[in-house]
Amino acid sequence: MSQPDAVAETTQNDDAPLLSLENVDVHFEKDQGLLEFFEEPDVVRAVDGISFDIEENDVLALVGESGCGKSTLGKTTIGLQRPTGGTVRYRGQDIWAAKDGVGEVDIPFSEIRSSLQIIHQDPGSSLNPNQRIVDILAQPIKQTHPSAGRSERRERIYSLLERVGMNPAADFADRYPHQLSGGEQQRVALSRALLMNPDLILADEAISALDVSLRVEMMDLMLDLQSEFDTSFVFISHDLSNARYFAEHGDGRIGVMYLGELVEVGPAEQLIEDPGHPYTNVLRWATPDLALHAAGASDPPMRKIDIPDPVDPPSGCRFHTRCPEAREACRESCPALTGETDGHRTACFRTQPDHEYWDSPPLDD
Ligand SMILES: Nc1ncnc2c1ncn2[C@@H]1O[C@H](COP(=O)(O)OP(=O)(O)OP(=O)(O)O)[C@@H](O)[C@H]1O
Repeated sequence: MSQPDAVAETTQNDDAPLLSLENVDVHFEKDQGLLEFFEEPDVVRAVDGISFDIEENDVLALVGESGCGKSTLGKTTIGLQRPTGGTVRYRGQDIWAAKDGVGEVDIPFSEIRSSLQIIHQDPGSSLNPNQRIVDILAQPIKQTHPSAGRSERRERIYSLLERVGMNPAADFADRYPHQLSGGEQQRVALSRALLMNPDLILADEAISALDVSLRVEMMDLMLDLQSEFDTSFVFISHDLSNARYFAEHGDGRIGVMYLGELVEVGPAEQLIEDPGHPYTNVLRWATPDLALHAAGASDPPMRKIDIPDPVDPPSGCRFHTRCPEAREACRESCPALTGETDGHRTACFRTQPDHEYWDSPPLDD
């Protein structure tokens, strides 16, 4: 895609990944009402000690059950949520140092924010109900190509609307968001994000509200546009089969989150076929599309169903209270993500043949 014609000259670190998260925490203080005058606030550890890199044209699908921290991690990755610990870098530039103007800022925060876009589960709420589609889509063009005149803007908008399947564009351009279906609204939201020339789009449950029949179509569209527009994607889903489809077709990775931590990350096919973490196995079991029930038991491969409280997560490996393979060592210490640096990595002692886990007694509670 053509480059914006009004972007400030900046010094970029060409060797640095597009985005790099190092030991990132996001801890929220829970609203306690009047109790806050008497008690220390409860802290939700939404994201805890997460590190990964995202390269150009990369795909990372984040999966995990509701409340495990996927959205918070996604928003932190694109500079919408400030971490309470660790660093998030865009092309080597600490995003929050740029925001605060601390130290030497090579890339201004405004440039970082416009390079990292988001599409939400409910596009209707992010599109201005009082603007026609053509006016909604004119905004990003005015920002990235301020010299473009009205007819050039309209031409770009029409060609993109047709590219995302809204054909003929003239039938859609003058409508208001409420006059579109959910799928059409999501296509407009995707077009608006693409018009910002983004390096990365965070698709936060972007297909969850669509009819099942439209989900694959929307994922295919995002993936086609990914290569055309040279954009990376972080794709968030609570559904492992969607995460698998997106990561596999985008030649990317799946990251599995559990209670604020990344417990496994790896190439889609490998992670699904040969999961290293017992929790990934639970997700696999719970996903009928993956057709693994036939080979396994009808009960979930877990000791307990209850999800622990993120305010007071279990000691050691956070999954140990539910894990069918848990031993005493899992209660005592927390496994780090290990494996090939840019390959398949798992946070479970069972992937380490020499670990003391193997000599420790099974948990009996
Ligand atoms: N602004 C906030 N203030 C306090 N707690 C928050 C805030 N945002 C998120 N949380 C809490 O952080 C945890 C992680 O939330 P998050 O929305 O990131 O999870 P998720 O995996 O995306 O869940 P879902 O799939 O249900 O959206 C949850 O316990 C949530 O209640």
